[in-house]
Amino acid sequence: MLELIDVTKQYPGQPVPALESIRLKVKPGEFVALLGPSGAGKSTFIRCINGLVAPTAGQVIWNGHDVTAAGKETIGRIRREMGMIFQHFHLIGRLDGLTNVIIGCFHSLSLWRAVTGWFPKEVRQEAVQALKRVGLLEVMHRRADGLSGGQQQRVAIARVLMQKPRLLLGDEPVASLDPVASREIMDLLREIHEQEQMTTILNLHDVETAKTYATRIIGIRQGRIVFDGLPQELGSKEVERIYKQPL
Ligand SMILES: Nc1ncnc2c1ncn2[C@@H]1O[C@H](COP(=O)(O)OP(=O)(O)OP(=O)(O)O)[C@@H](O)[C@H]1O
Repeated sequence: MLELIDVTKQYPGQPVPALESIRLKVKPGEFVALLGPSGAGKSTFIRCINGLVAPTAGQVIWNGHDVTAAGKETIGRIRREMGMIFQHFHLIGRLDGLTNVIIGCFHSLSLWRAVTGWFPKEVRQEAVQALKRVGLLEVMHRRADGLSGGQQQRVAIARVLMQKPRLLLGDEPVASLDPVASREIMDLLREIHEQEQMTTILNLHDVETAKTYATRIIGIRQGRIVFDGLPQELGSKEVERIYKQPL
């Protein structure tokens, strides 16, 4: 269970807060899409959850642990339970697909193994399975920077699977992809969500994609929640409230 209690983020030098008193609960197994205009605070929202951004006020509670007050050790453990995928994939371009996937369980590997590139057989096998699961075994030995955007996002998803997270966060995971690749990635994320019952929170820019895949939609505007409901409850009036109408 994830709970945000009056989370506020004020970046230094900004006239208004990026997030203002966000209060909500996300139940295990939900598939949440965050919608909102550019600058609404969606990325900040996602990053406050895993502690990449520290809220100015309020608390983020993950399965009873206060992320906002967690020490180094606890935050490390919490982050391992939260996988994250990004718009620009965040792979290491000069490394091959398999090594990028193996990096997902970096925390359980000793530093010298990671540095020397020598990985235990069982870790390699697990990474091969993760690549197989995302339908991309053939890129195992290909450099990540030679792959298409859709392939790179699949490798990033396989890397997250190695981490065995309980929560998947996505910051615009399909924003850089063409419509076909975007649909394939969303189908894959839905499949993983269904098979693993993995709580999923994605920041998306497309209303139709959100309505097709999410079980719950949260609309953010100027750092505040202006819609929180089921996909079928999001009609044109609600979309207008999120994107157009003045607050
Ligand atoms: N590191 C930062 N320092 C200062 N201001 C920031 C920082 N990151 C974000 N902001 C500001 O906070 C507000 C919310 O930004 P955020 O990136 O969370 O919005 P967003 O909804 O994800 O936007 P987009 O869809 O354009 O990525 C914006 O006004 C942005 O300029």
